[in-house]
Amino acid sequence: MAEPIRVVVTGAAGQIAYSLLYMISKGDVFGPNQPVILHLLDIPPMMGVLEGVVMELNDCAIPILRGVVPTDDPAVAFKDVSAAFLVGAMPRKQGMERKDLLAANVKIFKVQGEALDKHAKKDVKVLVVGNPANTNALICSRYAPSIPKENFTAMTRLDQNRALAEIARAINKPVDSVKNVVIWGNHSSTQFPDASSATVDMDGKIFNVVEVLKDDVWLNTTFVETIQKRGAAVIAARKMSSAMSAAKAASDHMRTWFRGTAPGEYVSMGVLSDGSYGAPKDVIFSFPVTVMGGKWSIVQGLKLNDNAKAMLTKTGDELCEERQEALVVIEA
Ligand SMILES: NC(=O)c1ccc[n+]([C@@H]2O[C@H](COP(=O)([O-])OP(=O)(O)OC[C@H]3O[C@@H](n4cnc5c(N)ncnc54)[C@H](O)[C@@H]3O)[C@@H](O)[C@H]2O)c1
Ligand SMILES: O=C(O)C[C@H](O)C(=O)O
Repeated sequence: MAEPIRVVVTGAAGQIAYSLLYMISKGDVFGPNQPVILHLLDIPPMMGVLEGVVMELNDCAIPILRGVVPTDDPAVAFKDVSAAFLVGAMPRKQGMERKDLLAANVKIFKVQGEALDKHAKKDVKVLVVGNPANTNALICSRYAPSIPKENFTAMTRLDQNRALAEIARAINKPVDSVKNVVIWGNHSSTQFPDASSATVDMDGKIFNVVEVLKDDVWLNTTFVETIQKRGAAVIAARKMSSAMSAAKAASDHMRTWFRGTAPGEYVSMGVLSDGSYGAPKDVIFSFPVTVMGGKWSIVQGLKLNDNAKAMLTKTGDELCEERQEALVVIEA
């Protein structure tokens, strides 16, 4: 069996982590034959709760979980890690937009960027989940100059999973028969969930979702708005933000990054923009990507109509505004 890898989860005493830690421990992310040592970071007042989480992880008796390191010290948490799930941050409440969390959360990602820079492996793969995820990931990468910028990503896989589920329901097919829905831009209500290149496998034959569904009005209106506002709808119902589905998406994101995309398949990840599709440069923008050998590449050549281009401009503008605001908060 392989040597264990060290994996850090921040916000380890919180809601998302409670589901995510089990998924990582049982091999959903790095595979059933890859032992892991989990580093669990939270803040000092949560150390008692974290002790309970450690007890439960031990009580799961999972053979590939080779160690658990609970701590409130970033230097310990980030030491020699190969993968980092940055979950720890304040969640939004009903009536807030995710960017309203910037002032409260962005400094966390400065500190954690510095700690990654000093203590993590130089090829560490970093997934930012804590909101506003795209801008937090940008700030984190800026404070970790010795780690390549492409190793910092933000999570839009939850939006992708929501979109796949919504389309599968609309065409009455299993969710794994639908592929290549794209989430463009920010993990916010300006994101553009785009089904124009999505496909569905029907009895081994591949069809375009748009042609199967034959309902452009629904795809351009209700579908888009449902995905844009799904996080708020969960908060309104649960009085807490999504956790189980967020953990599943984080697990999916990191699994794809470590183990690759299937031929012909792409997934959405918030990655450093190179200006592809007219997106602004130097923001973390969600694009369709393929992954091979642990490296992502933006899928090129997808067609965007005028409406899609306008949607990308709107979400790109929001990311530029968030970047500006984050820099003001950090420098204050
Ligand atoms: N990108 C996405 O799709 C997505 C989906 C769901 C939730 N989120 C975001 O994820 C974050 C966490 O959500 P949750 O439901 O787990 O929240 P939660 O409040 O249940 O848990 C957050 C945990 O983070 C800890 N924490 C706070 N500051 C920390 C720090 N500096 N270092 C380490 N830990 C710290 C808290 O003590 C708490 O235990 C929120 O910002 C939420 O908005 C993102
Ligand atoms: O909506 C939120 O604030 C939580 C999360 O980002 C989500 O999409 O469910």
